[in-house]
Amino acid sequence: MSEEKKEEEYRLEKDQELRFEVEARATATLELLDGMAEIFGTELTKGKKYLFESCSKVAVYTWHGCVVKISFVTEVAYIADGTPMTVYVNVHAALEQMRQKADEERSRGPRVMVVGPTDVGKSTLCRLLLNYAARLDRASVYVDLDVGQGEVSIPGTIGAAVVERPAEIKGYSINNSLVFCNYRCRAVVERPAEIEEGYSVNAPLVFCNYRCRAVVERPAEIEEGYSINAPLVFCNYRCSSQSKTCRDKRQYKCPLNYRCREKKGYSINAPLVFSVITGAAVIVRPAEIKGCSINAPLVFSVITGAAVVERPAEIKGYSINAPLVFCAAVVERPAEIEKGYSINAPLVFSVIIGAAVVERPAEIKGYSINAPLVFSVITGAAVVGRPAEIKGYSINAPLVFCNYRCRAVVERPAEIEEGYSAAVVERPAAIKGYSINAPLVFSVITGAAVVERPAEIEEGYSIIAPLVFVITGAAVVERPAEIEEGYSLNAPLVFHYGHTSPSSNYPLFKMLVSRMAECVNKKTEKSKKCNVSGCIINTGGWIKGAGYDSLKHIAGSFEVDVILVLGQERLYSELKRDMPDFVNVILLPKSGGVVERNQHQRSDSRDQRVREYFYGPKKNGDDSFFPHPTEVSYNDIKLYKIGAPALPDSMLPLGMKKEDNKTKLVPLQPGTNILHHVFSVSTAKSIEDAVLECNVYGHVVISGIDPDKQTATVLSPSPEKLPSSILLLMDMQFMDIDI
Ligand SMILES: Nc1ncnc2c1ncn2[C@@H]1O[C@H](COP(=O)(O)OP(=O)(O)OP(=O)(O)O)[C@@H](O)[C@H]1O
Repeated sequence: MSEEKKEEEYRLEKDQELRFEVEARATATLELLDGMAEIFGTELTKGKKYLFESCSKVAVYTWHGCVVKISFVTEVAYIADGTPMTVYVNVHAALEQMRQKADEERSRGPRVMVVGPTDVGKSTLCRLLLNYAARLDRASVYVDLDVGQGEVSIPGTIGAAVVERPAEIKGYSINNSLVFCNYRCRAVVERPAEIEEGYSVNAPLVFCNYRCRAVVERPAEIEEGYSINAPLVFCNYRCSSQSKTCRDKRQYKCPLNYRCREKKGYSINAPLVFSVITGAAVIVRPAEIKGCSINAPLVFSVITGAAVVERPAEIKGYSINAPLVFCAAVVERPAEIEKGYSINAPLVFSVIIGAAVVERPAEIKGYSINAPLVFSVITGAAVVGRPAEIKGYSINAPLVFCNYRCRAVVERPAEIEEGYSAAVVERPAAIKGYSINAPLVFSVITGAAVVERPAEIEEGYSIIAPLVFVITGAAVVERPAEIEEGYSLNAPLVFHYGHTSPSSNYPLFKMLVSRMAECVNKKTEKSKKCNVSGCIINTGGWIKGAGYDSLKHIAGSFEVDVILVLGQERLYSELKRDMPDFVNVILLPKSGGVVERNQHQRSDSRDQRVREYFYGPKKNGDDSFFPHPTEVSYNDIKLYKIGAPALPDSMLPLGMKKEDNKTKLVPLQPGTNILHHVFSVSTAKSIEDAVLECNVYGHVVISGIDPDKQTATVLSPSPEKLPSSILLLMDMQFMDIDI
């Protein structure tokens, strides 16, 4: 975009909302200058710049007043007074009361279904409720049944994920979220959800996987100064900043070494993220850094603990700041910049400081600590939160975090002289079968432990690369959705549907809804936290005729007890009439900010989602991932579509109904008819399995065929061999013009 960006400051009074849309092929940068604000339930960090990509539609809301600056080329930006946020937060408060009651009575938390016509803000309300719940340390199951614009995976699928962390604004992963498709699905590729057992949590990104393997396969390169136990993160991090390098070396050799070598003097047991976890790093290999004195993570805990004390939550018990961390560190042992850092706290600390320095030039003693990289990653909410302003430091750290560390401090201080933290050894996490080799914080992250000892937990979780977890937003653990990228999701459970409207194959849609409800029940039976936290179910805008019938089917399958109807009284009164008495049907106003999209825009947004699945969200204008084209023999893949053409009644075999055809598996021959179609990679081992009821590893595109060689070119998010040979056709197509 050649047009110059202009900068504008907006002062918002309490309960006002700044709404803006980013033009096509443009970006906008948002910065909170003063006060507190949130975007769809995720709080903004003061001084941090958030980049919004083309066509983003954003609402910055403030409960207390704030000043924000936007640099953009924009068509629309205005401050709105009348928002339904108070109503929405009251809904949240009511749901929270139900969760508390469920907690006390050991019963099930609220199952909430959000319904309404298209473009009334259903997904946004789900996000808000999930974020607010996550900020209260809940772990709600997000079930996304909107096959047209779903958020858990690409369009044409239905998915569910546990949201334990508020969506980040950008940056963690990371999981996110709505990064999500990409990450999650790739994660899924290597280790699909184990439906019977509950979810299989892999580590959402391919990256994670890489890292994971890295840990095992590619230990430190000491000569170079780096000891990389978890290159992944590292790789990821650098990758994203040097995507060109990545592209040149498409197959994973990428930037890892190359980049690592650039900086000597660090001993990094686990890159960035690692630092966050710190515990592991310390344990595995004490820092050998020039000038770094790394004691133990606990200091961290102490610090964060204090934070909690000092600044208790203002919003429903949240204390989103842990200002002391930095203060304490700085006070007790200021950084020795010439030598490198001298740090009393874990690596995280150093990372944090480093990042801070990068992001926001020092205000005190040369440091300006904003929401350090890692920190943000881990704390997520913190970043969002309310930057502490103590002694000039602006620090964010979510409450949960503080708590964890707090407890750690109390229960088991680090025994530095003895080596590292007996804690690690002596205090395996006692969380439902998790065996965690690291301090509590660690357990939150659930990670590095895995590096050394992959967990196989009773709960059915398989935790591979905790680190990733951290980096990736740890959606699974405790983080609300990301603002720019969406949710941070760990190994969502995704089912193939194949179309972008439920009406295209209603019998299949119904079947999948029932199957998803079964899986969610299994998950909540196994996890008390999820059970108490309840479910938030997003639906599509199909509400008339069979669409209305589908809403009743969803409500029945999930046994919902609350239905939130957005913006349509007729639907409200119909549901009120038809639902059993114990179901609370509530009519909510639609926000005036919700943007209506025409068919063309909807289709663009779907294409965008698919592209994002393969290339990841844009970071500073660059793709964060790239897909891998591989050639596979026709013999190694079995292609199917779901649904055979309808037969006249007279030709139906005895006992068969017309609808049965709709859920039939029809084999396909490779040919031009399948070119550029997206396929779901089923977890079914053979067609004797109930293929339709199996979830999917992820998605690939058949981007070319060679009838002479009898091979197809498959574009996949992972360079690995396809995890399964059964591929299911989707309506969606994707032309990879970047390859
Ligand atoms: N208060 C707001 N201000 C500005 N934009 C908003 C606001 N609320 C929602 N939006 C934007 O409006 C668009 C539509 O909202 P959303 O996706 O939540 O609607 P929906 O009802 O779920 O749509 P669908 O028909 O796909 O189900 C989204 O891009 C969202 O970011």
